[in-house]
Amino acid sequence: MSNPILSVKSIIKSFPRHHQPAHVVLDQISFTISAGEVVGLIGESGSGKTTLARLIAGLELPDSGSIDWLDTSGNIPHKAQMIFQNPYASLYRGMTIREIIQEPLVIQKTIPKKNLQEQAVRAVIEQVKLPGDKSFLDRYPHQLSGGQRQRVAIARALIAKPRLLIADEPTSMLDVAVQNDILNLLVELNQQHHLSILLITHNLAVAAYACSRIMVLHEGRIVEDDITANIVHSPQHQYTKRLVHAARQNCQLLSLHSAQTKPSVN
Ligand SMILES: Nc1ncnc2c1ncn2[C@@H]1O[C@H](COP(=O)(O)OP(=O)(O)OP(=O)(O)O)[C@@H](O)[C@H]1O
Repeated sequence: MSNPILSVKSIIKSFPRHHQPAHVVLDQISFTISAGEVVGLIGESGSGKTTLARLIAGLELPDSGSIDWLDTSGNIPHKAQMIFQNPYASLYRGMTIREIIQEPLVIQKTIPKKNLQEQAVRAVIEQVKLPGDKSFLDRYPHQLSGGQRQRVAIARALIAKPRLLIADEPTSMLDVAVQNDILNLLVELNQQHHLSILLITHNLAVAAYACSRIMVLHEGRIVEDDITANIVHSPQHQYTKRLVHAARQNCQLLSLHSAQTKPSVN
């Protein structure tokens, strides 16, 4: 694999429970992510996807195992940045769009000069395809649509120049039409800016669309980790087979429905 940036080795993570043994959420998780990869992490609700993301982002500590950033060139304070599924909750309501996007620079003190901060804001606003005019940047989150808010969240992550963007179910709370736009934006950021992305989803179709490689998390373990074509066309693990089967059935239902509702041509 070319130029790995992140190495996760033998991670175990558990949470304590009242009067019961600790709940082992992640058990012996190991993988690497290379520069410029878009890797999908797929698994059912409660399988530990967000916990794994929080460990990589440094928001939680593992019980054991290691998370290492490789080949670090330069002093990059935040190696991973996360965006969350709910853009309504993840943006602070009392701050303008400009303040929200600038915040990582203010916290990190990487660009102290105000005019350079403004330049950096405009650069990332352009990358996420939002209007860069003053009236937009002076708005508050409640004045934006769900898709625009998610773009702001992505811009705020990008301004910190992360080595890895962790997108935790970034489309699942958005309208169907907007979901595709956000997925396409992530794909574009990867292709044009070589951004490495870990895309967390419970939706195989979403992972297959955007990711070159997919890891399948089931009952705390990565049961399959392969290029997307292999996962989709020749799944090995029983759980992956079920996911693929369900996704195919959904597609068939959709095409059956469109065939039935096709207007007759006279
Ligand atoms: N801070 C915590 N304390 C106790 N248990 C936790 C904590 N965080 C997560 N868990 C438990 O760990 C398990 C995995 O949760 P996690 O949120 O990582 O799953 P997930 O795959 O992201 O689920 P979803 O798709 O529903 O977001 C769940 O059973 C959850 O209740």
